[in-house]
Amino acid sequence: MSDEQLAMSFKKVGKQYLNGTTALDSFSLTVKKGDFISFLGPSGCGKSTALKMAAGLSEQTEGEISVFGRSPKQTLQKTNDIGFVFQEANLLPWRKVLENVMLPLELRGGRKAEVKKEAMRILELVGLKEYARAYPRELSGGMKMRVSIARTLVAKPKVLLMDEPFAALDELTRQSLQSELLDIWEREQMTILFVTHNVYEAVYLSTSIAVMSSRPGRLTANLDIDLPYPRIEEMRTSPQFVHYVEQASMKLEQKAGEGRQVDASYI
Ligand SMILES: Nc1ncnc2c1ncn2[C@@H]1O[C@H](COP(=O)(O)OP(=O)(O)OP(=O)(O)O)[C@@H](O)[C@H]1O
Repeated sequence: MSDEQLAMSFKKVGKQYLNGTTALDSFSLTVKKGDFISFLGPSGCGKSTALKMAAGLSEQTEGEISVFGRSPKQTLQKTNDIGFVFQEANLLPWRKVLENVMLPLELRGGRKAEVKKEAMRILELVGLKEYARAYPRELSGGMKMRVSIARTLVAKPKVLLMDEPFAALDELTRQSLQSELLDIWEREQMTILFVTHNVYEAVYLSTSIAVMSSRPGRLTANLDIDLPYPRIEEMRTSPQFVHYVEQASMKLEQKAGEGRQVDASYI
């Protein structure tokens, strides 16, 4: 892969926390621009740790991570290339929806009228234009998550890091947000790293799935999902989709099973 195509790389990355826990060991992964990669692995295998290090929020104790040719820390300090979405929406309750989405651009010192216009554009993208003047407490869980995604997108990150963003949502909301996320990913031409415990979600969204071993986490399989985009609801029951779900589940079980029993919620 040429440097032009490369978005991110983890080279033999290790992470040992101060209490002695080794969360990751020799974790290697290459991410192309425009990839949508899901991380699947047993609980505690270091998925969040890998994402936090890629975001520059935590530093590896071994190996090298590069984001568009810089270290994650440099990327965080000098550019707006990375956006992060957590499991909780973390909205400011005293700010209206629009004001929450405007925040990153306000902090950058943008002009109020332009900031507002751009925040409205993004709110429309996530289907929440009518709720611009509502407070977070007036929204459902799925709507709060859409605001959180909008607030991250407004900063125009090239890479979006998402840590189980839909885990707390009901199945129908989750599925509709998955489709919206794919629309945004295609439209805004981003690269996404997405942590999930849900094999179906990983197959539906991803260009490839990075399967990890139980702690200390390593990459144990890289499963390319060769289904066309746009991914449509009908695909969820197609034989090819089911085949990928089986493959991913099998790889997850094999590796986790070497250490201990697989959590049934993965399958
Ligand atoms: N700040 C920390 N200090 C010490 N140990 C930590 C810290 N953060 C995470 N760990 C440990 O590192 C390991 C990996 O944690 P991490 O949260 O990255 O896993 P995960 O794969 O995201 O888990 P889950 O799927 O349950 O969310 C776990 O054993 C966890 O207890």
